[in-house]
Amino acid sequence: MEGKVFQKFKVEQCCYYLQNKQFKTRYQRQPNNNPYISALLPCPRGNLLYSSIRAHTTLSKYHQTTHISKQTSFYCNASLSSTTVPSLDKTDFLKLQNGSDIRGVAVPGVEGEPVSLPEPVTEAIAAAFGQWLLHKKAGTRKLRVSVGHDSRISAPTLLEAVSRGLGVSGLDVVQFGLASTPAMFNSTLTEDESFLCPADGAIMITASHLPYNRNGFKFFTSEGGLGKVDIKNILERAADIYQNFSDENLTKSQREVSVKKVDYMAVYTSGLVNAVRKAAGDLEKPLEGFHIVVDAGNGAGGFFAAKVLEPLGAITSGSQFLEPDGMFPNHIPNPEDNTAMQAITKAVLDNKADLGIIFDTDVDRSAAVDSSGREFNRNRLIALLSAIVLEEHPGTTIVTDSVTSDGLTSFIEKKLGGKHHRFKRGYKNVIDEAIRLNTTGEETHLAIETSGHGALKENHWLDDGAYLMVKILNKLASARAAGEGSGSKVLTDLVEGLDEPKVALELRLKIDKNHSDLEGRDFREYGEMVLQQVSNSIETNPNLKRAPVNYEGIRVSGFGGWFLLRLSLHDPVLPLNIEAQSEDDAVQLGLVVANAVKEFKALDTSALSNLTHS
Ligand SMILES: O=P(O)(O)OC[C@H]1O[C@H](O)[C@H](O)[C@@H](O)[C@@H]1O
Repeated sequence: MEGKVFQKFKVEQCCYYLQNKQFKTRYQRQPNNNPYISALLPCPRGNLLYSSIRAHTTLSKYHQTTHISKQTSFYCNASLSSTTVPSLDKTDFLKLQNGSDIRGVAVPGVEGEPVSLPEPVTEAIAAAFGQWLLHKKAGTRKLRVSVGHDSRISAPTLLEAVSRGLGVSGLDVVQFGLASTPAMFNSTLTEDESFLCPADGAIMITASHLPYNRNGFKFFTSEGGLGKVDIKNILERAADIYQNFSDENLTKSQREVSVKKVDYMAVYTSGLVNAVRKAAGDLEKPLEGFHIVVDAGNGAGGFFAAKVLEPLGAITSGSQFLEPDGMFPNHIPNPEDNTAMQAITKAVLDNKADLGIIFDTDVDRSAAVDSSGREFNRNRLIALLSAIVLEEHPGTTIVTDSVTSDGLTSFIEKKLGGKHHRFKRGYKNVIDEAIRLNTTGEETHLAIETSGHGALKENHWLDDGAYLMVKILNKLASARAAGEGSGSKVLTDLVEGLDEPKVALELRLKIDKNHSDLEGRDFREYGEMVLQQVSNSIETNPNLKRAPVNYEGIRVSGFGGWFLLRLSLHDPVLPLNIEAQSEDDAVQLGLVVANAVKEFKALDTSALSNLTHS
């Protein structure tokens, strides 16, 4: 395979850092009556001008060619609307942090959701990542960063802004076009100069399953995804860069910046294909005769049908929503969403398929459905992957997030002979914990969340929904080769014995950040007070038992089930998970929490009231 170099251009041709005049030309306020204008950034104290994003921008299709394609003036596309860019300070930038991601509103038009990720902010963030990378990897060679995006309508505009920002920091830019998040990380590990790999850093433009108007960034180096501390550092740098769009930047940007395009998804998908072939003893078409339907939810995962399953011999007719469409007209691409799971289940049953596979928008999460329409998501997906991994690595530890069921623990430990390490919520937390356990001598090969995020040691701890499905495909193919039957029954049999609760629910109790009951406290501090109160209240209740080992919030067993109350990773919310063997037991557990938190006036307990009064 060959990488293709597209075009070199001068940043100075169109970069707004160059001079105010030029900047203003590009970001000129235009007389318009654009309905979106009122939804733009809220504080018009501004000193700069910027263009807003077109609501319907055409995206390239997921099937890229390897031919050179000319890009004319791609840094200078005209905008439909523009307005004043406000003065933004560090606090505004830090608000864009969402755990180890950056997320904001990129498309105007949704009431109450002003744009927080306009082009100049994006450019500053990309320039800051460039600075951060240079600081980390200082050397003689010019550094290069790969950039990909999902199917969101704001992707083309943000791609341009990201490329400009990186260019200004003096880095080479390699654009992959429509890509998956795991492919971006993978590009920092691939050794193939013809595809301009390894990249020194990678940026994925995505907001995962969030609505069409959002977007954001995930950053990678060969060491993995950047963590919270680095993201904060990058946002602080971005705020400084943003304040400092000055002559100094202008001089710096006068150099030639190299932007190239390669079809990296061809490398990534051939890696997936080869992994299945290898596991099947180098059979060319190990999935021949299997009928597998894919639902990409109009995100970036459509490639999986044509570029992975079909070369392996599978029939993919009946696959749906493979075309990228950033308005997500069919359902939210999210394996945790009921409507999405119903859609893939229906496709499996309608097509009498052996298996259904569904991805989130940027393909770092996935789930499956067996031929009878039974879902492999949440605890069942973890159980299935645990069974596969424990066959390969008997006794190994499986690291999961905190909301996994007690039934899963019994299944992993009693049925499969492994060890379940129930850790915290958050895919990065789970992966980092698995890596840490290995360094302490506790062998672990799988880190997986109920959300459908999962990573394997054998795959460089890459958080990859597509690779999780590869493991399932390997099992299908090897079972048939070993005469253990065809179809997905082998998968269904692997999770037999998993004890599943009759009732499983998650209530998300909001904290009103502006409520006087906070008395000036941060919502996290307030949330901790709520948790402490619940903790105190259970001490005297003989029906309840605190989980002996627990890494976040408070997890309590009782009434034949359990509850976990914890602080959300990102939002002013206390998610409450309850699992029980009957509705009455779920209500009893709900009442324990309801009684303990009733003094906390800033906590919205209406969902809890609905449960306990039902
Ligand atoms: O704490 P919560 O609000 O439930 O959110 C937790 C979730 O946040 C993000 O979506 C992360 O990608 C997930 O890995 C994590 O599980």
